[in-house]
Amino acid sequence: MSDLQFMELALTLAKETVGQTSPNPVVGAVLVKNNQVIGLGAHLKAGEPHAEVHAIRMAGEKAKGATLYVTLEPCHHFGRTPPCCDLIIQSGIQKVYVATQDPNALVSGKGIEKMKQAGIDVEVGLLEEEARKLNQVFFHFIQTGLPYVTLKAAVSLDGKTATYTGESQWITSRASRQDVHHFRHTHDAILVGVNTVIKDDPRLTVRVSDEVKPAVRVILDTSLRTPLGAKIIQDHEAPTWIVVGSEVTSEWIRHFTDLGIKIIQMNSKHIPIQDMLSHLGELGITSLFVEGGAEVLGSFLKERHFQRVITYIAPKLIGGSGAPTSFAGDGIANIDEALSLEIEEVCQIGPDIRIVSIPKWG
Ligand SMILES: Nc1c(/N=C/[C@H](O)[C@H](O)[C@H](O)COP(=O)(O)O)[nH]c(=O)[nH]c1=O
Ligand SMILES: Nc1c(N[C@@H]2O[C@H](COP(=O)(O)O)[C@@H](O)[C@H]2O)[nH]c(=O)[nH]c1=O
Ligand SMILES: [Zn+2]
Repeated sequence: MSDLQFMELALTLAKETVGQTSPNPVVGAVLVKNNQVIGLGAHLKAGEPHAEVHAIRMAGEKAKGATLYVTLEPCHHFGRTPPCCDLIIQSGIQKVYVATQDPNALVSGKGIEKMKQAGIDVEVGLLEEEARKLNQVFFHFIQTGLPYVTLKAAVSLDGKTATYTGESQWITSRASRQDVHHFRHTHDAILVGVNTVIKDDPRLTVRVSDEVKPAVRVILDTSLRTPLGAKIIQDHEAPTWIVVGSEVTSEWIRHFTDLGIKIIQMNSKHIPIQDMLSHLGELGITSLFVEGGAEVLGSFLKERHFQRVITYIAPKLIGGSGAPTSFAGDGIANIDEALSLEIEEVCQIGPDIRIVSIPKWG
């Protein structure tokens, strides 16, 4: 196998753990000697051993003189686990391929420097693009302190999210709605507006398999109009946090906190998206999946605070000038103010198509 193939194997190992390691990055490591794989590993859960540790433990003595392929710069600081670069140096590994440096300014380049000083031959950049994309959430969060935001919309061929009477279930197929759960699984929190809670009474749980870590359910609700009987209040299937404006009284808030609901109160009447995101970042939310409704999506668009858009389009025509569309709010006057995005992927899901697009900022 070539260097490229060994790094591809390391990336594959990392790819399979997306959604499990938050708030840590996903990392894969492959240890090779005489063209034989003698150890491999992935970081499985924050607080557990790092990818390199698993690979080196598997190789044992054979690690001496071996070559390591790792998708992220080995850490050199004491977090919840001892520094990987010290272990790499002690194990006698003589060459290390690092796909990409750690974006964390505190550590970036230091692990590489330490290994070089110990006489290890270090090469950085093999499959760098793929490695950075794999950790786009982690890199964004580390560099901004704000959660990586994915907006999700599900529309008919004519762009409607419901009929003019408000009926919307279902526009997209069961296969597409199941696919949404995969995206929920790879985010730390799911956000909807209070109108969606009132209209759909959603569960907002991650229904991919029973043992996944439940995503936090975040409701934007300026005046705290969430019905106390709503599933997200009563079902205790996942944490529920409600973001409210400064005018909500503390006695009204107590009705919810008494039920175990976390209330995040802004110090402004309304909820500025950026302030709300930095609150969530401080609370350890590194990625946020925004499922609507239209007013909420409209405000994320207006404030330009998102990194990716997932759009499901069902081959159905609904019609009706009064039927709602996916992004509401004031909108723009001139077409050249429209936000341009880059289509990253188009694929068919059952009868529907799914488009993943990335905004072209700046
Ligand atoms: N109406 C449609 C959607 N509608 C989404 C709703 O607004 C609400 O977020 C979900 O129904 C919540 O789901 P749950 O209770 O957690 O299973 N979303 C879709 O992808 N397709 C549609 O057709
Ligand atoms: N997951 C991972 C790394 N993650 C790095 O270490 C930090 C987490 O450290 P800790 O809290 O001790 O797990 C994380 O913020 C990131 O900078 N590094 C690595 O060498 N290999 C790994 O597999
Ligand atoms: Zn490490």
